[in-house]
Amino acid sequence: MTSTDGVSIHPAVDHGTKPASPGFSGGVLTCHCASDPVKVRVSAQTAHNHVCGCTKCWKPEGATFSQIAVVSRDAVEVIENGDKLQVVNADAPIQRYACRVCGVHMYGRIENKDHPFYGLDFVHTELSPEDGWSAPEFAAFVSSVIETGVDPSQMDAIRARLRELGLEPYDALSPPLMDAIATHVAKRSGALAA
Ligand SMILES: N[C@@H](CCC(=O)N[C@@H](CSCO)C(=O)NCC(=O)O)C(=O)O
Ligand SMILES: [Zn+2]
Ligand SMILES: [Zn+2]
Repeated sequence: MTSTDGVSIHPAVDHGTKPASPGFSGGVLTCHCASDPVKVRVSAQTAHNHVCGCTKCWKPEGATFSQIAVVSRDAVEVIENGDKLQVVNADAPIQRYACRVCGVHMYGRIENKDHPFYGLDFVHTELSPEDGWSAPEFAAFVSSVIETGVDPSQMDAIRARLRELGLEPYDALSPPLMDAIATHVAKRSGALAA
């Protein structure tokens, strides 16, 4: 049996995930700057929260995975120190707005109207002090942690720990999200009726 002792995923899930609160309607995300932090109001509950092992999503210091969820772009508003924000990579499908001082990603936005997730922004709910956000449901892009420098010999223990936490590991997104992407593509190509 694989030992999961000492396997750290992300501080928000390492001691178990917190459940969503019924009726929860959002909060304020704050970057890590000690002075003049960037603040972003998210005025709705998030969905599809997950941990992500990809190289693109922001991870807190020492974490192997990021924790990331989506919310309608209409519910995301920069309310303080937005002049500190810069886009990490303008060519990426998700344009991640990061604080140029502390490096924390405040939100990720899709500008391509043909993208399956157009209309949704990506946010890290751990940047808010409020409890009640949607709980992480699965682990995405798990094999990608190797691209961030994790020793491949650790993968059995990492996947075992994710399962212990109730976060089923996938090497892409979860099956429902992959199905949603494929459906979107099939409708655009005409393989399925729009
Ligand atoms: N192996 C690559 C995978 C990167 C990747 O495809 N990431 C996904 C998920 S991020 C949120 O779950 C994605 O949609 N990326 C688009 C983007 O980053 O703009 C790696 O690890 O880099
Ligand atoms: Zn900052
Ligand atoms: Zn990611």
